[in-house]
Amino acid sequence: MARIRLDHVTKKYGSITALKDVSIDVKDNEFYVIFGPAGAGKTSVLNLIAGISDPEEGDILFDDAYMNYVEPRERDVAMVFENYALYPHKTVYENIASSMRTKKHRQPEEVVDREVKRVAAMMNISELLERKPTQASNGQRQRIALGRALVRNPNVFLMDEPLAHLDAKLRNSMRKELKSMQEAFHTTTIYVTHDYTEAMSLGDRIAVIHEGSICQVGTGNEVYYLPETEFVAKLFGDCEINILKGCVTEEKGRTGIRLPYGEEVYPVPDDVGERLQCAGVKDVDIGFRGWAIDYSREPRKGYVRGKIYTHEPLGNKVELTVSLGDDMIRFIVHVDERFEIDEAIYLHFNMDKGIFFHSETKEYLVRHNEEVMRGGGKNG
Ligand SMILES: Nc1ncnc2c1ncn2[C@@H]1O[C@H](COP(=O)(O)OP(=O)(O)OP(=O)(O)O)[C@@H](O)[C@H]1O
Repeated sequence: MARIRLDHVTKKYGSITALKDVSIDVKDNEFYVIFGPAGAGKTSVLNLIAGISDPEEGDILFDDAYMNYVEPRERDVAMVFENYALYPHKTVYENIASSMRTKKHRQPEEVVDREVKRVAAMMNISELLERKPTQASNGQRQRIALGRALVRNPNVFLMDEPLAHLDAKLRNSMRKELKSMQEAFHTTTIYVTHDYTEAMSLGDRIAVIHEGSICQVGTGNEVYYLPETEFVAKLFGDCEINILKGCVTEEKGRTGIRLPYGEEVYPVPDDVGERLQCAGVKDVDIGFRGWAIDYSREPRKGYVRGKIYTHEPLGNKVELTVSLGDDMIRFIVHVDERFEIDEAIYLHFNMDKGIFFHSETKEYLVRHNEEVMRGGGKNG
């Protein structure tokens, strides 16, 4: 158990700067997800914490102890990778027991036996203990690897995309197991993924990383409903958030938005209007998630006419792409809805559900009911 901190850390590989002035503060017992696209620097963070590599600048702290240049074996971290690195010639029992038979972590054999059996029962692999890892399925092998890490009771678990190899169904059930396992074991866990659903469902908090810098740290609700930048907004969601160009208008003391598809002025809620006026911006980018767009097959007041560009069936739902002016708008409709390419469709953008960004800096400005969102509620 430990609080884990990176304080203004820079990591370079030759001329490549993999991490730039990165600070993170992971609370004791927290399930902390590091999320970002390929090459963002996620694994580099884990390697620094594990002691596999050292930073050029900045400090690594476990509780209040400085860990820079402390040998990996002295840090007492347990790593679980995407490839499970089990010993193929040893039984599952011996694999799990191996982490309690090392020089540093050696336990009496009766403790080893008790712990292996306890963890195996918890991970639902008791019946596999006498088998070799090759006689187990992918999902079972993953649980064996986790079990081996668990018996150690380390300072921190470091998990690098541990579910990436599993099929979708198993990934789902392993996600649930991982979360309940962490709750049961009370161990700080730092978990790397590039899968946003995994990040949202597992993380107490999520650190979004891009090109070696942390863009935002927050709960799943915060990064989804209150993204600090358009970049973060685009990383989360079933289909990528739609970003529309809007022009702020002011008429008879009411703030509104004009979209580039006609003369209609869409009123904005008072809290949004006040913030836009305070910021003194004329042009905004407005993010609409797919579920925040209403549509009609008939013309309606306040709806703008678009044309179906593509419809992509995704099992129990369909992703529609609608061409509207110069934009392509994506959203999800029910699988029973049938559309023809080029068919007319009418869209409505409810400003209560838009996320407003500065058109130049692409930074977050405001959204309706911000405080409710911050508190974890979903209200549009
Ligand atoms: N040993 C190395 N030598 C040179 N460059 C490296 C080395 N390891 C990583 N890098 C570079 O550092 C950057 C960050 O890499 P890192 O593996 O931390 O990213 P990541 O977010 O884990 O990526 P992925 O999701 O693809 O595994 C990348 O540009 C990568 O090419």
